[in-house]
Amino acid sequence: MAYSRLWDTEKLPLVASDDRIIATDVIATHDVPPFNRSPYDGFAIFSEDTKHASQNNPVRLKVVDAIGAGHVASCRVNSGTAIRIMTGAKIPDGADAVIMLELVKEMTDQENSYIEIKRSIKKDENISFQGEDTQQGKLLVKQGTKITPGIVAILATFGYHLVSVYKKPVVGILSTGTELLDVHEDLQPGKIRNSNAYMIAAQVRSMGAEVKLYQHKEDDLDSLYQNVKECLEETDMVITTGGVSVGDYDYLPAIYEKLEAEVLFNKIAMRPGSVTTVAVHEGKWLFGLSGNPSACFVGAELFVRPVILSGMKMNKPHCAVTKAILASDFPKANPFTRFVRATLSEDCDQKVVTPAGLDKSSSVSSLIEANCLIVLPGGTRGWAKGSEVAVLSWHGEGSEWPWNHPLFSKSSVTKTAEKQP
Ligand SMILES: Nc1nc2c(c(=O)[nH]1)N[C@H]1C(S)=C(S)[C@@H](COP(=O)(O)OP(=O)(O)OC[C@H]3O[C@@H](n4cnc5c(N)ncnc54)[C@H](O)[C@@H]3O)O[C@H]1N2
Ligand code: MOO
Ligand SMILES: [Mg+2]
Repeated sequence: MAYSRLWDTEKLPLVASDDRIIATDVIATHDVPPFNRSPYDGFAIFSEDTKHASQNNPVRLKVVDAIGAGHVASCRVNSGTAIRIMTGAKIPDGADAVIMLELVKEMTDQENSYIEIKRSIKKDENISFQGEDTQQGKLLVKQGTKITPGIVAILATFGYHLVSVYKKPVVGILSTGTELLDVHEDLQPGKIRNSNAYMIAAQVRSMGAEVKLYQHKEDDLDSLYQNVKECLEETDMVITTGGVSVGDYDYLPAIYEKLEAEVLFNKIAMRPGSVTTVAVHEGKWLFGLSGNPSACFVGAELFVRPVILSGMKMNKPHCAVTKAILASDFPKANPFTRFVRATLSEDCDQKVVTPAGLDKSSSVSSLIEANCLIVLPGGTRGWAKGSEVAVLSWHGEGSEWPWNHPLFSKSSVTKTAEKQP
């Protein structure tokens, strides 16, 4: 996309790299394991020696060395000899099999140790072969992957004491509204506490960004303009909340104009969040999210998430999309596509989704239980319980591009699914 931007990278010590997004491909620089090794505590032998071994015909081998993991044998295993070997130790030259300690009888005379074996052992039995886990040159982890504990193990295996990861972009968050109080303040007539800023901060942190929270501001064009400019200078992208609609004190549209920002869209046919505005100013993204808490939440998941994640080359930067069965009627008509906060659960192996709380864009309580958004295509007349619907979830793996899902289009709506008038 023309406006996409990759975040900078930084090198972090391996121990501090988990949960970050790796900025380089990881290719196996050597075989794993790097040498043939013993998977058991036992004896490295020459299998041919045991060809005729049985209960009645035990084979006796002279033990000529003993090695633990980390050591290499000082001599070969020749026919008639064995080397005591512990799990993880390199198979000595000449040996082609290992027999476990429990399967041999050990004995000594004045000078030597011996083992007795009462079964035949096949060539290659009990050997972990060089490269059986992974081979040199194989692409193991692609850039843009989140570093999990398993990937940490891979990085350590290949000697990455420093790991190149994407820097967390710093997201400036500025709430606007003369009615806003800080969290610690007591309610006053006509005022409410600023919940959006903290909610957005939590959302973008979970997307892998860092947050710079700005003190909320009164609706005043000149000072807000200065605040937004400052915010842009100090951060990698800016999210404002409130002040984007058509009200007397909704100054964000005028601020974009004054900044000469390129407004990509300033209304979108969706509910909630129809006022959402996205602009770019000198290569930095500006998200004008609605002041209404649920609209603000949805705007961040739909529009901010892919920008943060694709800046780290993640190949599934959007919310994950799945199908579920609607657990209750949703009688509201949808002139525009509607994103309903909802709870997704499993019932007898079937995904079931239930709208959560008050379905108004001003609602904050509906966000308590919401773990997904039901997507109801625009131009439909409400939905009946039992309908199959598409669901977007910000948990888990994400998706590459959810918007081509068949359930997102009105044509997918069946007569039975749509609520009859
Ligand atoms: N005549 C019209 N009025 C409105 C329209 C419209 O098209 N024509 N759109 C409505 C829709 S839809 C929405 S959504 C809101 C969007 O309003 P703004 O984004 O301009 O936000 P504000 O006016 O500043 O506030 C709206 C609402 O949200 C509360 N709010 C604001 N900031 C916060 C915050 N940080 N934490 C918690 N709550 C916040 C604010 O008090 C208002 O109640 O406009 C409709 N109006
Ligand atoms: O723009 Mo809204 O649709 O109430 O959030
Ligand atoms: Mg407004």
